[in-house]
Amino acid sequence: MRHYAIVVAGGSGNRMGADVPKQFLPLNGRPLLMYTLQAFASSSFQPDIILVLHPAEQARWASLCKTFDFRIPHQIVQSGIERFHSVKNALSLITEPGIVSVHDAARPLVSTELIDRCYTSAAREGNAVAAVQATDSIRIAAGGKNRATDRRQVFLVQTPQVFRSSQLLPAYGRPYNKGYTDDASVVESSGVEIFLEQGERTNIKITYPADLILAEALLVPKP
Ligand SMILES: Nc1ccn([C@@H]2O[C@H](COP(=O)(O)OP(=O)(O)OP(=O)(O)O)[C@@H](O)[C@H]2O)c(=O)n1
Ligand SMILES: C[C@](O)(CO)[C@H](O)COP(=O)(O)O
Repeated sequence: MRHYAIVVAGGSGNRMGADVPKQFLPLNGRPLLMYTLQAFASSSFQPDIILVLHPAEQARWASLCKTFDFRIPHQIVQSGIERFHSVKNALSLITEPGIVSVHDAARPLVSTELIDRCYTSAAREGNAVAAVQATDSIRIAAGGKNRATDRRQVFLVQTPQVFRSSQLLPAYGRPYNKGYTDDASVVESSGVEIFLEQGERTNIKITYPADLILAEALLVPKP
């Protein structure tokens, strides 16, 4: 069975507010996108890596690869207007049936162990989506008010989100809607049940400047 890894890096990083999109920012001196790709390259499933980039950022990426002597093989595909369109563009490179992982470039701390667990579960269950349970108390807004709800019923969804191509490809044939914030929401809307895989609390999404500080702290090797 063929394995693929789509790494979406086509966003502009508005919430980070940096001069360059956040996926190119350094983590301990190395662009964070390189950590993300390295995690997939180390997978025992040896996936074909498809990297989604904005056309205006491809020269920057080529130059960074040269500077850092980054040689992990990958195919590059053009991003789209929303994350949904970026994933859809990458799916055009999937020509053989297999298991497809979609992962945010902005989650560089993902472990290869989690990636492999998601590939294994997706082969068995049809899909596997990394998620962790909420640790804060949860309140739901409704009708201008809010009420407490049972946090054991709430999962915070991460990536990797891994699917058999027979689930992912037809789901992405549907027209875009604003509720599609991730791949699980797209596939679910095609009538498929989602299997949650235990995620990792360290698998944070780099979104705001404070996340970079946290990620660098988490990267420090433990004695
Ligand atoms: N059109 C888009 C939008 C997002 N992404 C990618 O999807 C992941 C999750 O998106 P997010 O964290 O929201 O990144 P940005 O869109 O870059 O951030 P912001 O919303 O702050 O602008 C990121 O790796 C981002 O590069 C993408 O490939 N194509
Ligand atoms: C895909 C995702 O990371 C799962 O938590 C998340 O939905 C991306 O959200 P964003 O608003 O595009 O950062």
